[in-house]
Amino acid sequence: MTTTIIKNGTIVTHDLTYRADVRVDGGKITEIGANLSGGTELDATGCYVMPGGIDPHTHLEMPFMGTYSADDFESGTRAALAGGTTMVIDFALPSPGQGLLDALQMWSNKSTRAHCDYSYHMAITWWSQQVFDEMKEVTDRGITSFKHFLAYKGALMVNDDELFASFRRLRDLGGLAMVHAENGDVVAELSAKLLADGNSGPEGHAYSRPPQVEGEATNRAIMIADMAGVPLYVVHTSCEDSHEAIRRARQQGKRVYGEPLIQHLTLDESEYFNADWDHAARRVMSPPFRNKMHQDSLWAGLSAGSLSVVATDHCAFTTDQKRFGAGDFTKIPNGTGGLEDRMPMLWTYGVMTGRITMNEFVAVTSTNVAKIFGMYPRKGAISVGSDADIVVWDPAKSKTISAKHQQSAIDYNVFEGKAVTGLPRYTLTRGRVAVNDGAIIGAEGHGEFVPRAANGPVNTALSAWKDLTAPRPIQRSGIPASGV
Ligand SMILES: NC(=O)NCCC(=O)O
Ligand SMILES: [Zn+2]
Ligand SMILES: [Zn+2]
Repeated sequence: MTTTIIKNGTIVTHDLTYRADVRVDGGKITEIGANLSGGTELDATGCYVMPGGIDPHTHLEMPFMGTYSADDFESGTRAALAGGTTMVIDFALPSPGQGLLDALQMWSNKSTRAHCDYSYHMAITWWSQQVFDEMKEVTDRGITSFKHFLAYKGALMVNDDELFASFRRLRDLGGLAMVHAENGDVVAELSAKLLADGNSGPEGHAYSRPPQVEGEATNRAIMIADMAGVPLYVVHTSCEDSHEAIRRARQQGKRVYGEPLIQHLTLDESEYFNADWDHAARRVMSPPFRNKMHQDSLWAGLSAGSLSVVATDHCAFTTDQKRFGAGDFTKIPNGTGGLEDRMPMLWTYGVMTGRITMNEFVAVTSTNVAKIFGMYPRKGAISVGSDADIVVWDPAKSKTISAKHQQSAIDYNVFEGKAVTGLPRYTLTRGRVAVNDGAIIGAEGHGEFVPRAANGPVNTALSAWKDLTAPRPIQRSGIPASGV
């Protein structure tokens, strides 16, 4: 069994900052204390020793809009490790009519190449007795979060009756409901009108998905989750309209989580007005980038705690793939990359500017993810017994982001030219050193599936409250005779 000692660093967790060494044996953290010795030493002088990042929102090798996203589990998890992320949660996406277990098998075949640990969310893209039945088996296998698309009409979108049925099923299974919140009917109408009026360029994509369509769908999903009595996680929260709905719900005691992306926090809508078609099309994603007011709202949500997690929605397409939409923005594959850049970008634009603390950085990139998705403290923690998914973070190390040096398979980077300070000196995945001072030492297939628990404390509390406050018939001494 290999023993590694991380020496002379400062441990930063979601709630503590302190000096200590960390011993790693057999992929687990086995001791935390002063002056540890007796193994291969990694020098963390001047560095922060933090739980490795967990990206809860990726689409690796995903069939979408007539093609496949270009990063698979090999290049995607290699990119993750390079940026200090040690686990991803990808989406198993049944095509309409396909069984959930069948889709799960397809994703399990793809993920055998992963360099770091992974899990899946299941997507509910259609509704039937088979889907209802298979949700139980999926949950029993440790896949306890289920995503629903309120957008992509005619493809992945589900209607409100299907959403309600699925949310009720999830309440009974102790799962977590997730939504992509955009009103797909309105987006479809706006897109058709824009195209008819000659708006065919990538900027048409942004015009077709204004913040209002996201705000409406977020409010609707929150209401339906509340009626069903299930916790709700809103993916890629991009604007104040959606954040406001989440903030209000949380203040009312509802169990709702919001997930901004690093792209929405740091890139704005002006990208779509670039005169270069490729530049604009490469940044087409749903929801689109917003203006500075919305960005400020997202940053405020992270420091106030009304938004819980920062993800990437990594769904990378090459320039050639983006060109499928030349002449019709609705055919540009939706999605951008970010796996390698999430942690350095958030550190640079969040911690270094004082928008969030180091501990909040750990919370939103790792610990909150582990807690919300039922795998804490195995993941998301620097504590004895936890998996040794660790990033030794050098706050003095800097680089300029460039596609030339990235791990991702695509030919550009939406953060191209951004100077970042704060990078991994070492990244450990279950004790294995995968990044050593900038050198990536990948091990294809090292990654393992991480099953997650259902019926967490939030489910239990919410169900108890819903049972206590459920409508009940009033007991009366008698019923009056009918008036007819
Ligand atoms: N976000 C995006 O544009 N592409 C990935 C699929 C999704 O999450 O909606
Ligand atoms: Zn989405
Ligand atoms: Zn997504």
